[in-house]
Amino acid sequence: MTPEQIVEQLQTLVESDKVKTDPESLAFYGTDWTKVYEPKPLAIVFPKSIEQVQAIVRFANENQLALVPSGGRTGLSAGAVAANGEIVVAFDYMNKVENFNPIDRTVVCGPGVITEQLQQYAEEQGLFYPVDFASSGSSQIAGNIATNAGGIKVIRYGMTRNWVAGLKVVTGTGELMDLNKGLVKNNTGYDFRHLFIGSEGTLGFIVEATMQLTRPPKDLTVLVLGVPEFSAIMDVLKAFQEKIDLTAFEFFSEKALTKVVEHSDVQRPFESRTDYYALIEFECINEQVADQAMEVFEYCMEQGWVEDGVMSQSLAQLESLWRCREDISETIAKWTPYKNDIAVSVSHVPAFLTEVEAVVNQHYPDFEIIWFGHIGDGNVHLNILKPDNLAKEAFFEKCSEVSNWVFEIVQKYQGSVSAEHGVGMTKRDYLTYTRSEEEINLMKGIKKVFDPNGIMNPGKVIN
Ligand SMILES: O=C(O)CC[C@@H](O)C(=O)O
Ligand SMILES: [Zn+2]
Repeated sequence: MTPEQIVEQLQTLVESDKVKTDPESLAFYGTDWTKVYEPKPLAIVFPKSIEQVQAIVRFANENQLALVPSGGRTGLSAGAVAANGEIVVAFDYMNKVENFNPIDRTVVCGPGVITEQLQQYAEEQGLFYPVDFASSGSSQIAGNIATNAGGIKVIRYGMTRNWVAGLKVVTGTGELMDLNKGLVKNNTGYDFRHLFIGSEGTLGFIVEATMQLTRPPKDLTVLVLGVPEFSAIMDVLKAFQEKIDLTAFEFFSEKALTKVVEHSDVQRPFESRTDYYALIEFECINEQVADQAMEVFEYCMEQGWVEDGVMSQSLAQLESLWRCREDISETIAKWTPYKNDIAVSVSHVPAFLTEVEAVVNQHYPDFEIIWFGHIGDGNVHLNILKPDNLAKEAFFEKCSEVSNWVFEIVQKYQGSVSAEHGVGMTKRDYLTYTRSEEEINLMKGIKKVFDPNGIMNPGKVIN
């Protein structure tokens, strides 16, 4: 079949103006935030119903055409990149939030529902959707589920997986499966829902999700503490966790904060500077909790773990303190950074970070390393800024060496080469550092069951 014939056929499966082949659409929908690969999709198709998705998949299956799902394309592992003439299936028009059930506290979402849209909907019902991250304004719910997105509240609420009560999926052969149907208890053998969560579109498309909501947090309060020695952050974490239920425990380095402050209207949390900062959030529901937080803060100061700190006194202050952390990724994007998202167990983070710094500094002393992340989960984001005098290609070549060193250290600590950003294409060839050969073979076997012709997001996660 020629590309023209494929496009003609697609136009019969969805509304004819819902197939796009203009260069702007191909470039826009063919890539994500990784920006490493050149987008080269054949066409972008926008289904409006589950039946249309099934028709597209059946057509692709019969003609051995590769499909790539497209959500908000905010991913950082190239899971939604179409660089090989694939057909991109974009879910922008399947974006309804409906069937709210106040007793079950569930709501049914189309795949293209924006995370923030779900958060706002929950708020209107007096409830809360707790998975949150800086890209909530553009990421879509099916993308979040397909990548099991994490974010800034995982320490309390877990990953996206915890909030999926039911899933409708279209498999690689076009079959529709209705998984778990919103049940809380359902011990009837293998839970396929969980196979699709985090499968990054390699088994099928998520076409509807029943999401669980919860009660909103009360009186959130944020503390930002200046921590001169990185390893003391772990002592601070332990001291707070012993006394208070936290909703977030994040960290960032002075280098990260400097960039944010210099390139935005964000204010420093306080005047004094330390090499690292911890951002701690909790529900300050009564005076007792506030007193306890102050006690732990003072204890950390006495121990010499913390040098300075501030506690939010208003919602506006809470939001501006959060921006010190949340604005980092977007702010440093202009330096075309090398990015890595890794996890080791919480207790191993200091040793891990020291080893990574040492190896990068030894080989490339002029590389500026920016650390930040969800340290309460053992999840750190390593970013290295491209020096001005180095071309992008040369920089990324050097950085592929860095990846090898970093992943060897990850393996030594039995960590994960992808904590929350998924595998996509950028981590695929490093999967063996975290998963055994047997596991990867089983993954391939599972893919064959759901996608026998290998049309669903080929080349992502596994080969
Ligand atoms: O840009 C990054 O490296 C991380 C992005 C995101 O996961 C965050 O936590 O801000
Ligand atoms: Zn993150």
